[in-house]
Amino acid sequence: MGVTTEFNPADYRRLLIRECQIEGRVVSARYSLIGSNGADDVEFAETFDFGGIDSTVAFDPRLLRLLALTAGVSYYKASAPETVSIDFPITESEAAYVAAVIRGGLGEFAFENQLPDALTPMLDYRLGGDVEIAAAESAWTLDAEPLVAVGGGKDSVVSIEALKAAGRTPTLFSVNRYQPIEDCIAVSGLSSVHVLRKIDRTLIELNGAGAYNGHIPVTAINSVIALIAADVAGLGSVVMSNEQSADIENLSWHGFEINHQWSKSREYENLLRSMLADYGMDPARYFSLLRGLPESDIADLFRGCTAYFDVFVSCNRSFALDESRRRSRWCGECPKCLFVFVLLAPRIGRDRLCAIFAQNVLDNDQNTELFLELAGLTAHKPFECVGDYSEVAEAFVDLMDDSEWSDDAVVRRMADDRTRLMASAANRVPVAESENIPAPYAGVLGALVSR
Ligand SMILES: CC(=O)N[C@H]1[C@@H](OP(=O)(O)OP(=O)(O)OC[C@H]2O[C@@H](n3ccc(=O)[nH]c3=O)[C@H](O)[C@@H]2O)O[C@H](CO)[C@@H](O)[C@@H]1O[C@H](C)C(=O)N[C@@H](C)C(=O)N[C@@H](CCC(=O)O)C(=O)O
Ligand SMILES: Nc1ncnc2c1ncn2[C@@H]1O[C@H](COP(=O)(O)OP(=O)(O)OP(=O)(O)O)[C@@H](O)[C@H]1O
Repeated sequence: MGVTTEFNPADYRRLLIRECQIEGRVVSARYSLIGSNGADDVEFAETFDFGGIDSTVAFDPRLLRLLALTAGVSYYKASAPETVSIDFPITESEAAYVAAVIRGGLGEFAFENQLPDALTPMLDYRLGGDVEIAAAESAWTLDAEPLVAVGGGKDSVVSIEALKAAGRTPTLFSVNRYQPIEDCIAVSGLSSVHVLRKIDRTLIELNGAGAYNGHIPVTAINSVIALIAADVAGLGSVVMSNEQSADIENLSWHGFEINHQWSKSREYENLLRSMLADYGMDPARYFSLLRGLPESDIADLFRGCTAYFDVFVSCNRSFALDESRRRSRWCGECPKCLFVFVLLAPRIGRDRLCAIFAQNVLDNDQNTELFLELAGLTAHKPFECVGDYSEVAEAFVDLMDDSEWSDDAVVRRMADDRTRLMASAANRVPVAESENIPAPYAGVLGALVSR
């Protein structure tokens, strides 16, 4: 199928996930939407270029299978077909993994498109992947220095600085290259590796021609890419910076918990770790250092990372695939910008924060509605990477009592709801245990606190 002007999802009722192809250091994950009613099949190839990693180590076939199974969500969502067929033999655990990634990771997509059945397609597969699993064991060791995923925002900065404070020398990692990520890496002074991921252009064309579109669990895809990168680079654990607040769902719908951040959640972390265990690999290959921390506690740690203040960007609009649509700094209007601003306001002071954002979003009445949502006073939590209502409430209660901020338009409006906000703040999520952090990393966050 070439450039298309019309795409009817009803004509594509089966997605075929094919085996990855390898050419040099470029891996292609291949998918087909099978046409019916006279429609031609649509073929896709998504590429992952590992050429930036100085290694000739062969790709692990188990991780490549996991990559093909995970990245398929982007193509599945184009028509949300009844059936997903897998063209190579897999294990029962891999089949359960695919079902869970679709059910958990496409919740927001299904809700926005009102497609509840999209969360439970039929899986058509044949068993047999175990043979390959038994064959391969690798030289992976927990003692090797870790690979730290960098997203350009405050969370990965906290992990980087904590690991440095604990005397580790991690290699930093990103999928594709974005200015805030490059800048954070430069400030860290550490070395880095990058994998270039290209989603198939046909998918973008289909979006304009009638395909279903919406959010996909991008952190799941980045995580599997990171596991492959660490494996071929001879590194240890993949360290993520997924926080406790990522476990909090946005809403319930048709019996499903809908969570924008599902692939950052403990549920996905445990799912991926159990896949590694099923592959005969050490689950300690993957964990999040910040798993037990709510966003507010991460912000407490980030306030000391002053060297990054002028370069970090958490706003998702800086990470669009299409460079012409990319914002270079904070947009100052999306939920994530507003959330990060209010969280940092009581912690790093007005002048510094307004300089970072090039504006004061708390003195702009147009932001009031969104702040009310973020504080849980209206609607549901926005579909963005934002923390719990109680954390926003706590920050506003602090700001109301702080003469530096109390006169700002949004803070004044919030003062009308002071009693409700105080009640919400009193229920702030406490720091939790994070049982997945391997023993050698147990004291790492403490090293940053006492620095
Ligand atoms: C940058 C961003 O926020 N993108 C979301 C946005 O897409 P948009 O069209 O504005 O820009 P692109 O990201 O460039 O995507 C172009 C189209 O390609 C599709 N697509 C993209 C990546 C992919 O892996 N598969 C794809 O099919 C995409 O659907 C577009 O049609 O809106 C989209 C629709 O809601 C979102 O899907 C885009 O989200 C990206 C996948 C993305 O990278 N988002 C992260 C910034 C993000 O949301 N991270 C979460 C982490 C949660 C998780 O579970 O992973 C967070 O910060 O909470
Ligand atoms: N392009 C990317 N390449 C590799 N890892 C990424 C990329 N984008 C995000 N991540 C990782 O995914 C996880 C979730 O990203 P998230 O955006 O929440 O974190 P962040 O950018 O570090 O901080 P913030 O929450 O302030 O944006 C983090 O571990 C982050 O490092």
